[in-house]
Amino acid sequence: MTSILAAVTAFADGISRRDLDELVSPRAFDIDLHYIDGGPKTVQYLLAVDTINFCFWPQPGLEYEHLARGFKAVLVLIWQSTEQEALQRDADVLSAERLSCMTGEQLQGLLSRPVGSVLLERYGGEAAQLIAAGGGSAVQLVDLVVDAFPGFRDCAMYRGREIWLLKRAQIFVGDVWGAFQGKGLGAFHDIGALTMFADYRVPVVLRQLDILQYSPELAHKVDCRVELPAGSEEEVEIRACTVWAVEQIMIALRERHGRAGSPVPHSVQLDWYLWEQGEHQRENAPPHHRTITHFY
Ligand SMILES: Nc1nc2c(c(CN[C@H]3C=C[C@H](O)[C@@H]3O)cn2[C@@H]2O[C@H](COP(=O)(O)O)[C@@H](O)[C@H]2O)c(=O)[nH]1
Repeated sequence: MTSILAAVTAFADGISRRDLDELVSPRAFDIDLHYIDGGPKTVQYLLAVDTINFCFWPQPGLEYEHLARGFKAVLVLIWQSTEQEALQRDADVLSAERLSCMTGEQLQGLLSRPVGSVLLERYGGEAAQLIAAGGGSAVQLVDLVVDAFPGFRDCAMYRGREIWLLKRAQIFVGDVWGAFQGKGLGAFHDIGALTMFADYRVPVVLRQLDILQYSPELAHKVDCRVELPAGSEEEVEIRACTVWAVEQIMIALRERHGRAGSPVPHSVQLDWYLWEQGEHQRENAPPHHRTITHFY
């Protein structure tokens, strides 16, 4: 078994200049998949998507892209449709009022309070005002999202300590940054402070790279698709080690490329790169860990 440091080094050495340019390019965010109109509707869309951006695997064949594309299709029909009747029919489908009475079981149960009612109470019903309240800080915006929406409070107790992984709160901010390419509503001076998004795909990629190494017992459970309870030590260890591993890769990339003055990605961009790798190699990859949760 390769040492973890050797695996991190090998991965960082294997990232070509071309890969790096791709990693730091605005194209790293999949704009074709998402509703992107350069204005506040994009933020409303991303908040709605990232409110239910979790746990697709129990429904065979369902994936993130179906959620993103599905919401986008509805919005294009309603918000950008040329059919006047479509606009009259439901022009405010993602408005705060509608979100506040959205009865979707996942959404309603998840947050214990509808997303829309908090948006209405605190931000005039506009996700763009939530962004503005962050004052250009990604970290401050994550805190506001966590404070406003209980379902985003991705935290577990591990041996008596609170472990805040905040996957959906951070991915919402990362998605806004990516959708606006770091400008306008997506301008955050501290985007580099966000961690990777601790989901169930990236651990598979890191395990295949020998950067994540499971004990024989854990490997057996994951490979046999045994469910790991939400908040269990094994689940928290996989997620926390995934965050740590990506930070080790970032250190190695900065050592190799930072000094030469070449642009080095943020953890968010390295996350997208690793996640896309996981999407592309899903068919022949080992199983991901299986936890029923609304956090990722
Ligand atoms: N770490 C990480 N996890 C991510 C994403 C995304 C999509 N982000 C978009 C934003 C920019 C990119 O261009 C992507 O298009 C979804 N997920 C998570 O994956 C899981 C779904 O997987 P599957 O069952 O295969 O569809 C689920 O937990 C979901 O929350 C990401 O970027 N990073």
